[in-house]
Amino acid sequence: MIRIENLGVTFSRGTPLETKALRGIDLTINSGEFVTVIGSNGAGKSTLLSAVAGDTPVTDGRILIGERDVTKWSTARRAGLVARVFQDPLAGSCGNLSIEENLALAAARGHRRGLGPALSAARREIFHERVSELGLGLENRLNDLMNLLSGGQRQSLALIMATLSPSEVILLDEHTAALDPGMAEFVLDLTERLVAERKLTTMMVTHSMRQALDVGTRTIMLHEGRIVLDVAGDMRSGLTTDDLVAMFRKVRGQELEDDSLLIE
Ligand SMILES: Nc1ncnc2c1ncn2[C@@H]1O[C@H](COP(=O)(O)OP(=O)(O)OP(=O)(O)O)[C@@H](O)[C@H]1O
Repeated sequence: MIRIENLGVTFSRGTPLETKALRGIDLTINSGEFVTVIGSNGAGKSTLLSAVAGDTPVTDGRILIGERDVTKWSTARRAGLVARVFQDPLAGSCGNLSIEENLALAAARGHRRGLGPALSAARREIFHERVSELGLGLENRLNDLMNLLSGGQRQSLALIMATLSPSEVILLDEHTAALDPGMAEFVLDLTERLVAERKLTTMMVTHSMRQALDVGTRTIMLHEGRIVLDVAGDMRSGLTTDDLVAMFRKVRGQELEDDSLLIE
């Protein structure tokens, strides 16, 4: 469970560049719930995920994961609870390390442990098994350098890496945006399967209205640092992408210049 209470994040406070990226966010996400997060550019989506991950210090309010108040915990301390996958396939792994070494680092997330013990024979077997689940043949390439792989292969591995160590929360920041449509669909299916199997509490930022409604169990829309829509259940299943675009227009108080961004 994630409980966010009165969360505020202000960048460059007290300067002419002051930006209130999040303003009084109250949000409870139950265990196993899968929330898609939408909103126009600069709405605060990435800041919200960064605040939960511990990468962005909060100005006001608190964040609880399970019953633990993690507001003042460092990113490293939260690593045993929170996994994150970024938009850039290069961001979540080391290109000049092998697939296996990257998996070993991921397995050690949240533990004080080096690469040595992480690469035991038993672990190698687990890595082989988990990578085989992808059906991409990468289990036969565990010694290949990560930077030899395509974006889609890297994002698929990033999801395996994010779920190697037990965690409660997974944060997905437009993790399919840089992929071609076929690979994006593959990675989304994999995401849903892993989230369901591991009962992860999930937040997924997307610019695709289609994805926002098709994937997950609940959708929130941010605008200027506030939650302006929060739908689940029948209300959500009754929504169309056109409804969401209409809501965007309403909160922005203007016509969107380019709807294609939202309904890809
Ligand atoms: N490190 C930072 N320093 C200063 N301002 C920042 C920083 N990070 C984000 N901001 C500002 O905070 C606001 C929210 O940014 P954020 O990246 O969370 O939006 P977003 O909804 O993820 O947007 P996008 O869809 O464009 O990625 C924006 O005005 C942005 O310029």
